[in-house]
Amino acid sequence: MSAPAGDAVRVRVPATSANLGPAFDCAGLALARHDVLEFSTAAGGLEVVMTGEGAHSLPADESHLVVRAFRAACDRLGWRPSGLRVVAENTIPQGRGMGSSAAAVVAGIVGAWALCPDVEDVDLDAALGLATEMEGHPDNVAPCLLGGATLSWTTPGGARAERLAVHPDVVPVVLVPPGTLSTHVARSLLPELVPHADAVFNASRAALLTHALTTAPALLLDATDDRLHQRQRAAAMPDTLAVLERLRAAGHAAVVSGAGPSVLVLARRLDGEVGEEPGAVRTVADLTPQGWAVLPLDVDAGGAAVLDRGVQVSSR
Ligand SMILES: Nc1ncnc2c1ncn2[C@@H]1O[C@H](COP(=O)(O)OP(=O)(O)OP(=O)(O)O)[C@@H](O)[C@H]1O
Ligand SMILES: N[C@@H](CCO)C(=O)O
Repeated sequence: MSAPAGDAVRVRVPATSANLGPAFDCAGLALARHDVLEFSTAAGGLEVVMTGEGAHSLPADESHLVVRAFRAACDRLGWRPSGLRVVAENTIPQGRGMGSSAAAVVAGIVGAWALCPDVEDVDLDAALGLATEMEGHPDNVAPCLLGGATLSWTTPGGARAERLAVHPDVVPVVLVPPGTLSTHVARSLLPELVPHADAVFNASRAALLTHALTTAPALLLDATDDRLHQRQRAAAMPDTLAVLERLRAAGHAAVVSGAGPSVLVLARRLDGEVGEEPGAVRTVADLTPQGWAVLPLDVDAGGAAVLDRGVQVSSR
């Protein structure tokens, strides 16, 4: 297979917040903040052009995560373009717990599928499987690919995911501190074994989370409690844990977003409340330290999309 030089596709991928408290490595939520990437074939070589987040710190060669994912997907498809140009407009903060690496991986995979000649649609199951292999766990890549809230799990046959319909009263707010924390470092802080009572605690909260998120948002404070990973990582992000505890003591369903250091609050629109900014968002902002960004973000319902072909990727 070959594609003429100059063929191009534009791909948009959402930020995601993983874990949602107790559902470590399995629940995630897509958020309306996006990276947009254009992939085009060229006569030869590799060119990577970036603006926005990471433009001055990320590599612009074969080690770039988007390029690595694109190449891995091409290998699965049995295709390699003679040359490749990638133009990335990045708005997802990196190393902050907002799924930037998952977005980069999904963008590369979807870009390869969309650009590959003679391939009609993105194979979502194959894309989820490959993205999970690259990311190491499915909880960010699933909502990034499918949109909305997802539950994901792994089987001997590969990763699987299902979407949940998020209750319309749920208003996600991400609080982003100035510093970063790599997922790799955050994962190294987790103990190998956990007490049985803590496992039971998290199982009950993770089960409740699906009900609270879809049907009964008033239960979100209880449903987002965790004993498996947040406090265990406190030494790497003490300010995050302090903000989280302050918000939870005030009744807000606050969790560490992904591996941190951002905080995700699943705020609620109260009965009869209308308008752009629910009161809970203002209260959350008042409890947030200076220097942190307060980002009320809609749920991204669609997930990864190929923009210039007008095809919604997550259409299953
Ligand atoms: N848009 C991007 N393009 C290329 N590489 C990226 C991009 N975004 C992130 N990365 C790579 O991923 C790293 C950040 O990944 P990491 O898993 O530590 O954090 P995160 O994905 O932002 O947070 P989390 O996984 O907790 O949600 C960056 O340092 C960079 O190497
Ligand atoms: N479940 C992952 C999400 C971050 O990639 C973690 O908390 O380590």
